[in-house]
Amino acid sequence: MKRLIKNGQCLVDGHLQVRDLLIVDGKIAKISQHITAATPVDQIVDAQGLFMSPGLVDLHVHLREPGQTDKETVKTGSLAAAHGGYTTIAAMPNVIPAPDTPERMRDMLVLNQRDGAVHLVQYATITTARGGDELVDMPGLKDAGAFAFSNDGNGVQTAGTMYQAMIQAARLNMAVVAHAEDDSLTYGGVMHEGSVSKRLGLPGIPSVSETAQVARDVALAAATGAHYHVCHVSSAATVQVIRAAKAAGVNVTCEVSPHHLLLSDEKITRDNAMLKMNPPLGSEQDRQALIAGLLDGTIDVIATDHAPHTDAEKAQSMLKAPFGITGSETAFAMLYTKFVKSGLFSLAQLINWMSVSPAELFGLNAGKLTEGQSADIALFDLTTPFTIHSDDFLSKGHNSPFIGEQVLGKTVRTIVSGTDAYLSKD
Ligand SMILES: NC(=O)N[C@@H](CC(=O)O)C(=O)O
Ligand SMILES: [Zn+2]
Ligand SMILES: [Zn+2]
Repeated sequence: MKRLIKNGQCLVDGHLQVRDLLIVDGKIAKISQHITAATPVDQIVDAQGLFMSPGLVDLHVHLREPGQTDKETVKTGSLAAAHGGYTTIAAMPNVIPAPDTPERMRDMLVLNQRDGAVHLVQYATITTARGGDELVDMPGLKDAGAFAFSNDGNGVQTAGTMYQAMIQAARLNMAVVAHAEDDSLTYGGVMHEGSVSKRLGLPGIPSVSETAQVARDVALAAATGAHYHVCHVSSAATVQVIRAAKAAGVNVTCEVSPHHLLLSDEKITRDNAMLKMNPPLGSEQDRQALIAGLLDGTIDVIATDHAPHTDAEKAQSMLKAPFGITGSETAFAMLYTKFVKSGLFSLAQLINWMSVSPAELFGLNAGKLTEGQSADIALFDLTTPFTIHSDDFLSKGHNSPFIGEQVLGKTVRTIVSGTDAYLSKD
């Protein structure tokens, strides 16, 4: 199978340049200014005027299968990712049952392989059923094919448990990917604790619940040498702890979500749970610190934390609805429109945070358009405005605060191993 993509706009040394790209048997066979097919190709894709990007890489998605297939499935979640331009995603293990044994991991990988529309890697848990202090069989889970270890959805509450997990992870050369949240500091809150939570009369979550656990874990990473990756960093103080740890040479990396970069708690009202997620949206000062953290290299990647819930669940108030919003299908367009068009980020920086850097940090074979590489490619239209409609979502979740936004950066086509995983209707 041969496909030739003609006249795409590629990032070359940070600038857009027109390129042709030849795909043979799922791999990039050639990329250059002008390719004339010597032997006939099966298909020519016209990418005139489109941005041709390495497929995006999302280190943090929730696919809900097995256990909560009313919210999402491997199929719908991975199609949603493809719709967002993602070609590689990492699935969190807060499914039921959780992949916390080698056998369950193997079952999970069979399901992912069968139904995944994009390349899919799978987190194992750190502890049994993501709770308590019983460590999983980390070597067994690595052998079974785990991508890394995470208890996402909850923090690891006991320092000694995290310490033992990191000792083993370091030995196995695997990352510990942490949702940092000290349960003794959250007080049953539903949003960031601050002036807005006080004005709304909603119980607040002090941001120190995140920062304190990251500070603890940075010390444990320093002591063990493990690769410690912090999920969805949300506060200025946490950014500062990670900045200092990096300066001290600790093997720490971290991610920020699109929503924490785009929104702050000032937009929250009591009756709209589309702004309810964990960690909660911080203050405007937190948001500015996250942007500064990306720009100075403290924050390494942008990951969506795509967290679908049913319409009925999210129709409830801030007090009652579950935490989490979707992100796969809106991330690129929202970030491109709000940050690249405004001149705050360059397109090359955005692609670095959404594709190049996550692939590099976790040794994924992705994030570049080079000869010999798997043909994982996203074509985006950067010039035609469109409105985000929930009808267009392929996710089962419609819990996005970005519905109704006018944006640029529509995904036109997403190619995974040379084959279309998403193709726009218009
Ligand atoms: N982010 C969220 O608010 N929710 C996530 C869990 C998580 O990422 O911690 C979920 O699984 O729904
Ligand atoms: Zn989390
Ligand atoms: Zn998550």
